[in-house]
Amino acid sequence: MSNNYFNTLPLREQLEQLGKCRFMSMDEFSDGVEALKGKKIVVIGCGAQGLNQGLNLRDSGLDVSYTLRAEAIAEKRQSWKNATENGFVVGTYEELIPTADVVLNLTPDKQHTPVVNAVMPLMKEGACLSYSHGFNIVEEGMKIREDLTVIMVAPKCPGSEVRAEYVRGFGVPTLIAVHEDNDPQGEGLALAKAYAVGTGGHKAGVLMSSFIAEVKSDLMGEQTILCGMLQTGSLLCFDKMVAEGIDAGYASKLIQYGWETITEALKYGGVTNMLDRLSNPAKIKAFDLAEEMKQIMRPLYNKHQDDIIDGTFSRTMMEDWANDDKNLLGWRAETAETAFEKTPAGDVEISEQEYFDNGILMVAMVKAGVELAFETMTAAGIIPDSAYYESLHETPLIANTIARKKLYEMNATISDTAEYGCYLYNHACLPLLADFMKDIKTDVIGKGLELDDTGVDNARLIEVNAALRSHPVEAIGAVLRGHMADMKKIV
Ligand SMILES: NC(=O)C1=CN([C@@H]2O[C@H](COP(=O)(O)OP(=O)(O)OC[C@H]3O[C@@H](n4cnc5c(N)ncnc54)[C@H](OP(=O)(O)O)[C@@H]3O)[C@@H](O)[C@H]2O)C=CC1
Ligand SMILES: CC(=O)[C@](C)(O)C(=O)O
Ligand SMILES: [Mg+2]
Ligand SMILES: [Mg+2]
Repeated sequence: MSNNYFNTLPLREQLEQLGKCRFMSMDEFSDGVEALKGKKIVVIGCGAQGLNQGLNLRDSGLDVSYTLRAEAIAEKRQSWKNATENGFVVGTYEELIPTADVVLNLTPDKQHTPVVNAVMPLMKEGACLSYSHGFNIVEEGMKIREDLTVIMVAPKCPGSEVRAEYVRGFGVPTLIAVHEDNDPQGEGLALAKAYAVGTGGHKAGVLMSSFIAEVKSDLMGEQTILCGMLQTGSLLCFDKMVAEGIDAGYASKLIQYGWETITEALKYGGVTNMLDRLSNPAKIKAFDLAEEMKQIMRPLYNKHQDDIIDGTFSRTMMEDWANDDKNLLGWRAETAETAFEKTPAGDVEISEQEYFDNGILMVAMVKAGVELAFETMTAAGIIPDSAYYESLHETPLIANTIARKKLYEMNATISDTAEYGCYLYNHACLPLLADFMKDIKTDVIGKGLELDDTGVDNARLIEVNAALRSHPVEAIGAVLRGHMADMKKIV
């Protein structure tokens, strides 16, 4: 049985770890990848993060090879193809782990306990074990051999985007941490910094965090706004449009590409800019809808955060792992059968502006979800910088995956913990919004307001604009987007 590490800590220590978060300045990365130069990096697993991080690290001049479980090599599975077709050396644990200076564990979190138990005895004295998510250490209380250094380098985005941004000459925001119980030589931070440089993360912003702050914020973001809200929103908006007589192909397209289009505005200028893309009456409408949804959904966001903090979420998910993923697989099959998933996007032209004008409810859902996730995380002690990355910043990156192949693609690209949490949220949120959806008509989803007169009350517009601009997610967003723009200019 696993032990929740977080729950063993005294409150004082829990609060300190949750609040660990420091935005690192560019000059802290002046040593580049030096600390990893000439070291042998062996990646376990070659999936979403494994392949893409490995490609970036190799292009940064580092020595990268892959180790896979024996069956994956014997059966030439996709992970074997990913590595060999990209020219990497692939070997078994016995062949490669004893030679490694740094082992990157990029297998699914569900597998971490058996994987780490298998590789740990093979690791060199004094080597380093790295994770891209703190689940195994924090939620399962995995104990690592005392001579080993344990670090975390967690890109705040899907693996595909880790590579895409690097190829564009940039990177994605990344959280790094050193597990304080395992830093015998005091070299953890230098290794984590060099690794973040190798993936390109330092060009987008690196937060010096803790395993605990990463886990408790990552799980919250992915199950609520990032994946859960987009799934629930897709299903509700599609069914409503079809019920109201909108062409199903049009409805399917408006949603599949709509999230990506409207959250592009979010990426550039936050919630304020996303709502500024609407006409004045539509903006006020979106604002009111979002306020109403925030009130309805707040208890659900609180429940998700509470269950994540006290370990209820990880315990119940691990029960499902032990039960052959019965819930996960059932929910996955159910998602595949939804009308939205099964209806291909129609061959209709939708202009960029039309996605906003006819998707007022979608804009409102994104606003409500981003703000609720941010408010809930910060109320639980997560620092605003981290909460911003896990809510507003990452939403467009997840929306991109839906544009590629709908909910299937999103759920296939994200991690196993994210997929489980997404369905969990969706199941609770659909009935919660049922009454609210009864009053929804095509003026806010599908057709737009179609007003002859777009006049609004001055006082009300001033009030709405002020509320939008003064939300705390906008304040930290302006600062962090400013850093990103500055760094983009440097590279
Ligand atoms: N998905 C994402 O975008 C993100 C993931 N992360 C974190 O990155 C880590 C990796 O997740 P992700 O990239 O989604 O994982 P994937 O599911 O995409 O990849 C898993 C890889 O691990 C291998 N694998 C699976 N089971 C085992 C096992 N029992 N033993 C050995 N190898 C195994 C698979 O190969 P095969 O089955 O062929 O053996 C595959 O190559 C996780 O900690 C996750 O939280 C962090 C940020 C985002
Ligand atoms: C993509 C990402 O950052 C997630 C959502 O945390 C994940 O896939 O686990
Ligand atoms: Mg994440
Ligand atoms: Mg995650």
